[in-house]
This record gives sequence, C-alpha cells and structure tokens, in this order.
Amino acid sequence: METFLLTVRNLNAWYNREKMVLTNFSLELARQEVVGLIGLNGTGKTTFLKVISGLLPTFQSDGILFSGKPVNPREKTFKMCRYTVFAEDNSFPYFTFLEYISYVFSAYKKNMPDISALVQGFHFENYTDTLLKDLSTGNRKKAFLITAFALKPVLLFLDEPVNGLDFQSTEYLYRQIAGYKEHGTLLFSSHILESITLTSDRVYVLENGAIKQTFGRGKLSAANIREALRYENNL
Ligand SMILES: Nc1ncnc2c1ncn2[C@@H]1O[C@H](COP(=O)(O)OP(=O)(O)OP(=O)(O)O)[C@@H](O)[C@H]1O
Repeated sequence: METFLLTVRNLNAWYNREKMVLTNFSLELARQEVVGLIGLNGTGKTTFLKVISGLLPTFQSDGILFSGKPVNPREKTFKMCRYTVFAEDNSFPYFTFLEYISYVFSAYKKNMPDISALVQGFHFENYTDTLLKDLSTGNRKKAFLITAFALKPVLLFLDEPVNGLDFQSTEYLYRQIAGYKEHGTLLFSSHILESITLTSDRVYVLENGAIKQTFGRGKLSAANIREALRYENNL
C-alpha cells in the first residue's frame, strides 16, 4: 500500500474557541505531486498552512503523518523537510535576499546551489542586495519564492504565490510549480484557476474549513473548479 508523504486526518483549528476555522479538514499528499488548494476568501487556506508550518498551535487532529509517521508540526525533523512561502511575509526585515538565503541554507544544513537561473527567471537581478523591508511586496515575495525553489524541500507550501507577481515572473513561476514534482511535493493555494489547471496534478476545493471535493488529472478543468466553487457559494 502506498504511504503518503503527508496525511492530515480530521484537523480542527481555531483562533478563538467560539469559532472553528477548520473542521474535520483531511487531505493526503503523495510523493512528488503538485496539488492546488482553492476556496473562497476566508475558508481557511492560510490557516491550514499556518498549522502545518507550526505557526498556529491551537488545533486538534486525529493525526498528522509524515511518511506514515505521526509528527508534530513544530518538530525539528519535520521542519527540516518543509518550507512555506506565505502570501505576505515581513520577517527578516534587516536581511538582504543574499543574507537571507544563506541563512536558510545553513539552517537547513544544505549547500547553496547556483541560484542565478532562478534570480534571472524571476527578474530579481537588481534586488539581491536590498534589505527585505525595502523591497516592494512583489519583490519580497520573489525573495522567498527563489529561496523555496533553490532549497527544494521534500514538502513545499506556497500561499497564494501568484498574487503580486508581474506577468513575466508569473509564467516562470508556473513552470517552477509544474516542474516541482521532479524534486518533491508542492501544495499551493490560489484564487487563479489558470495557475492550478496549468500546473497541478490534483486540486482540493475547500469549503467552510473542510475539504469538500478533489479533482485529479482528467477532471481538473477550470469549468469543474468553477462549478465546485459556484456550488459552494450557492450561486
Ligand atoms: N489571526 C486571526 N485571528 C482571528 N481570526 C482569524 C485570524 N486569521 C484568520 N482568521 C479568520 O479565520 C478564517 C480563515 O482565514 P484564512 O486566512 O485561513 O482564509 P483563506 O482561505 O486563506 O482566505 P483568503 O483567500 O482571503 O486568503 C477567516 O474567517 C478569518 O477571519
């Protein structure tokens, strides 16, 4: 039987106990697949990424399994296998991109590869020595995306990676996302249907804090996703 790379069983998560954000949220990610996560605003996509990235401790679940073994998102061994790019990230304001990426590689105990193709692909040549706090929102996001694709963790999470990127970088990003399955597993949230249909093996549709549908290859079309979202919104 296939062991999934990541299994999440019946996850409940909240910011305050009166209002559950995720309820019985379950998903499975295979090794080396690219999966989209879509849902209306406020359905809990970022909240899931916060839980799995160890940033939100207020959750309960029937199990989070990494390679078949139960893990806590805050565990170091699990941390070293994943990296998350959040939609907005103001961390490390006084690091330049080059300082940040070398810090990340040393924290993950990996040697930094040649990153020039990624820097060029994201049109980031002129910003590598600028403090992260002084970059525009889109350029700051590129700093974290380049770090992610250079690091190539077994498990990569991207929260709305397309938002704020210029057109040329978006096309490059789609190629990086689609090609990620050569290295590992990538889950990304997006509101842009094309970003999912052009890159993903599967898509999960999130509704009111739980996974309501999943479409695999063959069924993964903009029309099907739109239909699922329309149903969700009772339109
Ligand atoms: N820090 C917080 N404190 C309290 N409630 C929060 C907090 N962050 C998010 N929420 C609430 O949790 C719910 C889910 O938010 P979340 O950001 O996970 O949704 P999302 O699916 O990522 O939305 P979007 O598509 O708009 O980015 C929303 O109702 C939101 O208001």
